[in-house]
This record gives sequence, C-alpha cells and structure tokens, in this order.
Amino acid sequence: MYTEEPVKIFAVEDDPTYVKFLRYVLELNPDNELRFFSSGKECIEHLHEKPTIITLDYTLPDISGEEVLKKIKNYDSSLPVIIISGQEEVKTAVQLLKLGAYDYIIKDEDTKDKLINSINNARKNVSLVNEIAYLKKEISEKYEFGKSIIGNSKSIKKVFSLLEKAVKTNITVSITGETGTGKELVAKAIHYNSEKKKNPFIAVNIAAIPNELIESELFGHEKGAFTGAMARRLGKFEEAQGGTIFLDEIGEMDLNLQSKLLRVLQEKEITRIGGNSVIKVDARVIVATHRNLAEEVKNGKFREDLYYRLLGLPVNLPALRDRDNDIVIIARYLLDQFCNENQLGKISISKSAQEKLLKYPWPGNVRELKSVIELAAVLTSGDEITEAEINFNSVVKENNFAYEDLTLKEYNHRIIQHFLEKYDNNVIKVANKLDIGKSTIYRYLKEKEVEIVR
Ligand SMILES: Nc1ncnc2c1ncn2[C@@H]1O[C@H](COP(=O)(O)OP(=O)(O)OP(=O)(O)O)[C@@H](O)[C@H]1O
Repeated sequence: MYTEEPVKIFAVEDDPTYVKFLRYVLELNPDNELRFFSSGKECIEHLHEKPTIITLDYTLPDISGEEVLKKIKNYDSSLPVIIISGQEEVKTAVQLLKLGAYDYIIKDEDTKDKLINSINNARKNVSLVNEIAYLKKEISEKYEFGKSIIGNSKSIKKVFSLLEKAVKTNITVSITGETGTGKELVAKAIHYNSEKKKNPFIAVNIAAIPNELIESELFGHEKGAFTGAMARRLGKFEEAQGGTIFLDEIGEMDLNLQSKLLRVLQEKEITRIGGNSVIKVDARVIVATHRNLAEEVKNGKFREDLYYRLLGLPVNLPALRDRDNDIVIIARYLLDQFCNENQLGKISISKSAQEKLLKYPWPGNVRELKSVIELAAVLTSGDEITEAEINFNSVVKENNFAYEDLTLKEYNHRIIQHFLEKYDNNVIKVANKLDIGKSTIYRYLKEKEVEIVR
C-alpha cells in the first residue's frame, strides 16, 4: 500500500528575524519536520538527508542563491526549491525559475500566505510524483510472469520460456488462443518485463471499434480532417510512442486497413488523417487473435504479406482444459484475490468441487473460471466451496457432454437428445448425421431414454 512520507523542510536563511518568522509559519503544520541552515554551503552538505522541500533565501552570506539553487538541482533535479527574496526584479525571478526553482516569493506583508500556499502545492506535487513512481513499480512487479500468469503445467511453462525470449528484444509477438486464455494478460506481462516498461502500454481492440473509425483511432487525425473532427487527435500508435501497442482481435481488421497497417509497420511512420507531416513511431507491436490467421490468409480474408510481418514470435496459449491441475491452482488464486478484494475471510475449495472443476471443458477459459469461482464464493455459507456451489453456465453445458461422470450409454442418450433438439426432431436426419441406424433412435424414444421436445 502507498503511504505518504513525512515532509522534511530545509530552510536556508541567515537573517535571525526571518528565521523566527519562517519557524513560526512552517511550524503551523505539525507534520513538517524542519532543519534551518544559515549558509548555502551547510545546506548543500546536508542534501544526503533527503529533504522534501527547500526554502532558500536569495541573498546569503557565502554563495549566491543562484549558485546554491544550481548545486541543489545538480544533486536532485526533482527537489522543489522555493526562493524567498527581498528583490522584486522580474529578470532575477525569471532566471531562477528557468534554472528550475519551484516558486519565487518576495519578502513583503503577504509572504506568510504565499509561502504556506507554495509549500502545500509543492507537497502535493512531491506526493503525486512519489505515488506515480510507487504505482509504476507495483505494476511492473505485478506483471512478473510467474506472479501474474498463474500456473505450472507443462503447457504453460512452454509459454513462459517463449515469453522470456520475447522480452529480450523488440520482436513483434503474435498471440493466439481461445477467448479468455489470457492473451491480453500475456501482452501486458511482455511489456512490463521489457525495457519499454517505463513507457505506455496501449491496448486497442479492433473488433470493438466500428470499421470507419479504426484508421483515425490508430493513426490519429488533424482538426477538420472529416465532419466531426473538431480538434486534432493523436492516434494509438503515437500514444504508444516508446512503449507497446497491443492490437487485439487483429483478425477482424478489414483488408483496406490491413494494407495501411502494413505500410506503417514497414515504414515505422504514420501520417494523421488530413495531415501532411510524417511522424516517426517507435512502438513495439503485439497482436492477438482467436482466429487461425493462416486459414484466414488461405480464404483471402487476411493479407499474406501482413501475416508474415506480424507473425514475429508466435505464442499459442493453451486452452484451460489442456493445463492439467492449473485449473485448481488458478481457481485458488482467483478465489484468494476475490476474498481479499471483498474482505471475506479465507475460503477453500473442497476436494469434490476441485474434481468437478477439473472435469469441465471450460470453453470460456480463465475468464469463465473467474466468474464461476466468484459466484461460488458468494454462494458459500461456510469457509469451503462445495461441489453444489460450483455452477456452470447452462448454455455451455448443453453443448459439452464430457464434464460429468456418465456411462457411455448415458452419453449416447444425451448426444442423441441434443441432436434431436438441434434438427427439429427429424429422426432420419439425426441418424444420418450421427451415422447410426434410425431404429436405435426409435428404440431409445420408446424406452423413454430420449424424448421429443417441442
Ligand atoms: N494464467 C492466469 N492466471 C491468472 N489469471 C489469468 C490467467 N489467464 C487469464 N487470467 C485472467 O482471465 C481474464 C481473461 O484474460 P484476458 O482478458 O487476458 O483473456 P483474452 O485471451 O485476452 O480474452 P479475449 O480473447 O476474450 O480478449 C483476465 O481477468 C485475466 O487476468
């Protein structure tokens, strides 16, 4: 958790009357920790004590205020220095602000209020800067491969080893996998483990943007480029400058735009719609799709040249059902996360519930597992999730037969029932589709193992 550090103020002032005044003003806030120095040299010698803010008298006995300011900025350019001066000369003020002074306050009857204001603002600034640094660090830790992508099955370990390779260079990565297998999670993990992690990670879901808007979304537009373009807008490629652009559902991009994207990737530059200037872009590209792009190329729906350009390092995410015991490991992880976020006590998963999870085919993969587990955590009244509290989505259930412990005969009944419903109870069609005799179906109907549902 982010916690604010106490504010340590260094005040550099040689005039005893002003020292008294500063002490009075700065002690108004009991959170301030104060150190007074009567010379610039003394202040510089104590910079290693890491002050949060410095107030600096411009006319000091030893070195000039300007020199002290330069030395402080040399030591730590982000340290806010508030200059307090008897001089009203604008030129001096401008010069000091140019050198990086945070504020310039004149000694007059308003000094007290101006100083309190300035210190409060500097304090907020420092606290924001610290918070951003903390959050950046937290994000990159959160995306350490092992910490964000949970699992240790053979199939996911193969993915980890590819990811280790992916982060060493800026190679384009193409991620494939069924819906909910963690494609976006993997893209973020690559970014936050790469040397680009301090720059933005920008995700664009091609399928979610209307076709006619994608070009402007990706490459930006100038004011007046088309009706409704009220102002210049930067595209996602520009936003991702120096970082990573993640193009999700790339298989949904139409052919016309595919050729524009290819050009951008080849030239490494864009032109905003309605603009003339060419802008260099330097962003790593990661793409993802649940489609088989090679197949799309064969069918003429995806450009072959773009396909090869984007292929880079291909990473295929295995379906959850192919990750063995990872199902249980991820379920536990998601459960702990949910309990933490909702201040619930520790909840475990019973053996039989685990077995039920392991047998299910998970067509919605980890995303589906997350919703099943969260629902179970809400339903359970004790500190253990039981088999009964694991509920699968009924639409999915209908089309997947293999997740329950049934006999082959029982599975036969279920499959025939499913096909009867699918083909309007047309027995001959069902018999043809399943390549069985129609008499088998009539027998099951007679024995009431299957039924005609209208
Ligand atoms: N191995 C994993 N460990 C923990 N959480 C995971 C794992 N894989 C996926 N998730 C979580 O599952 C959810 C779905 O993942 P994500 O959105 O990355 O999938 P996706 O493949 O991009 O889905 P889609 O194809 O629908 O866009 C997210 O909440 C993600 O954090």
